[in-house]
Amino acid sequence: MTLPVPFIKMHGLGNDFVVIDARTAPVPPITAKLARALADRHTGIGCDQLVLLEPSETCAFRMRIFNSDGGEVEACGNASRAVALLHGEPVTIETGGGPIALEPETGGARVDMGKPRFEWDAIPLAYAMDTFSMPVGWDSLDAPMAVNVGNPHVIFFVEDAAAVPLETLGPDIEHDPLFPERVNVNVASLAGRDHLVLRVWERGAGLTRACGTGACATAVAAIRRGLAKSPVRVSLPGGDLIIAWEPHGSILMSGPAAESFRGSFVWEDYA
Ligand SMILES: N[C@@H](CCC[C@H](N)C(=O)O)C(=O)O
Repeated sequence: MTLPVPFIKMHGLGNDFVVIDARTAPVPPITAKLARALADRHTGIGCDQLVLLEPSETCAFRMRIFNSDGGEVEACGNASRAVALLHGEPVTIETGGGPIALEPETGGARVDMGKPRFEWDAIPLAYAMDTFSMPVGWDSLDAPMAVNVGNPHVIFFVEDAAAVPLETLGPDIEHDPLFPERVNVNVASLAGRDHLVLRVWERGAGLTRACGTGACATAVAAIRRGLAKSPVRVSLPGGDLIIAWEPHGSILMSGPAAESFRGSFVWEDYA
């Protein structure tokens, strides 16, 4: 017996997803192995993250996120906009990082990502430390800020983000024992008081065309350090996001999202 499972391929600024909608019709179990196999760009469908929509007891529905390495994580900014577009009307949804409010717009969405957290044990870090300017460094990168925006991020401000060898430093920092749940690594340069240029090494996915939560965390870090003022345009390799944040408030992210195609896969082929 074979079990075809429908999926929707979507992306936000080139950060791409296989979305499985199990809100009304249940699907077979989604395991780390299945997520890895589907995400594989040579033998699977190919994506940075697998997104699973399920019924929720507290919100309209629940969004679960699996990185391409198979690990389940709490938040994904770009997937939030894609899911907003798919749902088609304003809605509050449950995520592992807390409830978030989605508002579809033409060609994209606006998302209230909730409030950032800065306590060392909320990032989480392995031991107590000032997260505003952490007394740590890796080669040319030092004194990052750590911010949890549903998922964990460290942000390094540098002269030229394009010049940082993120493909080698990213994995070292992601797996450093300082981060017991690993971490997303952001390198950002200032292009103006309202404009940042950002590259992200994503935990569990590597270099991506864009990271929505990375843009949120970096804008918050730049505003807290007095380097930028809200709203901030964040330019990633895949395009731009607008992030608004006032101290003690929620983070508002606006930007594009799109559906690429629909299809189905045979569950047994990947399980
Ligand atoms: N691409 C995402 C973030 C996906 C999860 C992240 N890699 C993690 O492990 O926390 C985004 O757009 O935010």
